[in-house]
Amino acid sequence: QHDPHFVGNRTVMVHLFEWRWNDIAEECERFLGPYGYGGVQVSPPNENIILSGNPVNRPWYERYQPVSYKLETRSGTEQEFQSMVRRCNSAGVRIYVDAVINHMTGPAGRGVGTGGSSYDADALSFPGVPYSSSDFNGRNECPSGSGDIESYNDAIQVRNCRLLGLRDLNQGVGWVRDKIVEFFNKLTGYGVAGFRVDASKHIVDASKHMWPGDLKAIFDRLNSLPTDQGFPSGARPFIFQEVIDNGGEAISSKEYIGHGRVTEFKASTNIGDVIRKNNGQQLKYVRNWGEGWGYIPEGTAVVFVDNHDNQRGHGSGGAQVLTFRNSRMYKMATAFFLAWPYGVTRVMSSYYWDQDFQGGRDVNDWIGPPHDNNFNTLPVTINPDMTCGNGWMCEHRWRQIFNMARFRNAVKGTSVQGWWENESNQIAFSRGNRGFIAINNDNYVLDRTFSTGLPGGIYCDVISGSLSGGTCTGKFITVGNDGNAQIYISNTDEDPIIAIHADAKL
Ligand SMILES: O=C(NCCCOc1c(-c2ccc(O)c(O)c2)oc2cc(O)cc(O)c2c1=O)[C@@H]1CCCN1C(=O)/C=C/c1ccc(O)c(O)c1
Ligand SMILES: [Ca+2]
Repeated sequence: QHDPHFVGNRTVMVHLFEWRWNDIAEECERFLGPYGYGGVQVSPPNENIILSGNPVNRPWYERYQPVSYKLETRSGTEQEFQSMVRRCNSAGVRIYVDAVINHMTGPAGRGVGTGGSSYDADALSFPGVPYSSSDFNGRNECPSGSGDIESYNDAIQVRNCRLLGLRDLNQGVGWVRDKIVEFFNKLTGYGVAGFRVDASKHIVDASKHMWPGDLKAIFDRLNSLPTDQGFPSGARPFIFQEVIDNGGEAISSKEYIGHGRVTEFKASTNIGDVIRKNNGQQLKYVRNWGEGWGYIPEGTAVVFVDNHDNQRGHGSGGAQVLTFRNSRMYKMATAFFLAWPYGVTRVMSSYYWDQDFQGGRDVNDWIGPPHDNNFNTLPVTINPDMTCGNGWMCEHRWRQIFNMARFRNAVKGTSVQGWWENESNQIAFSRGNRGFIAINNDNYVLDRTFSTGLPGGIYCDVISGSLSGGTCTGKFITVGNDGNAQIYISNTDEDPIIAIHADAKL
């Protein structure tokens, strides 16, 4: 269902991509809890293949090739996972598991997974679950010649054939449903609040080609969340389904919004074009952002500026997607996403890798997380200035981003009011009487008096600084008793944004 079960007025999820369980637990207690984040999306916790190759060695996507549902991966052991969930819930931060249930591995042939389970994909043998040939889609279900997805315009192929050769589970088989339900119920038993269902576009009830019946059959069998970790009684697991739909394919994300939220990829690709001013896009056009742009209904969406796949410039997004590498534009896009009342917002937290563009594509887009010589994932170290070391980007720790998460918390439940735009790339709006933001993406100054909608007083601009120790470490914004404020944003500012809200008022 559609509720993330955030604690209190928290509103923002962080994808701690490839982090280790122990590091996530620490981050919940030392940062995410105290700074007001609502939840963490973790990498797939179930056993996956070990893809050692040359040059592609231990790529990030090996975690999207399951071997079993044992909770043993490079992120840690089952015990460490259990401890992380409990510690994060205690800190007021929910955990959402990235669930890869469309497929097992495939091209890897045979080997041993990260939890020591053997497998033989050619023989459709996964004894670690166990799954065997009757649990997979084959000639009867998949109409393509090769058995792989050959056309994304054929809905039956997209769901019943192999994605890149990955052995395609048949979620219509009782045993498969039983094992997935068992896997999900074990995780919610530990306190997990919900699931990101990977590759949902590729999952459907093989016998009925209507709304994915199998997913509903599986979700309906899930236990309610346990009341001993702060969930209300009868709380249903939060579900958000990854459906990469940029339009133009046989399958649309609307098919999936019935029993869970859905990732709205159009928002990610569109905001990149808007901030970059591609194809005549202008910031003023976001005045009707959301369903006005053809997106799925507000209450059914999960939105993000970039994700683990499209930040690599392929798969589900092109070169227009903004990432940590374009930090000024990235902060503008993130500030808008967190200020605008559309969808549940997710902040990406990445690791660094050296890009190497050849023939217009990054040949290093496979590189996995920071690691030691034995490919153990490196711990997250925290520098005195709050940034992360060891190659972790920690976008969620950037002041402009965590302060906007707090902005979103402060304005929760209010609507957009007092919209203002100039003739191109300067906008401003209020959120009820709780918040106000102005963004200047033109190449000249924004300097005018706005009716902010806020009560009179002195507010801290939460982009240039924070409210800390009873004062503003950045700009001070004075709002008169008439609600008016003089807003000046130079187009050469480090961050051409002013954002003020009720929880950052002197
Ligand atoms: O060139 C690649 N893939 C071919 C393009 C298809 O991309 C994939 C998509 C995909 C892309 C666009 C679509 O419109 C779509 O319906 C599906 O979803 C996946 C989901 C998985 O769990 C595992 C995968 O290997 C894939 C995948 O290969 C490289 C090499 C193998 C993994 N991979 C990748 O590029 C891996 C990508 C990947 C992995 C996990 C994800 O959750 C994801 O969204 C993408
Ligand atoms: Ca499938």
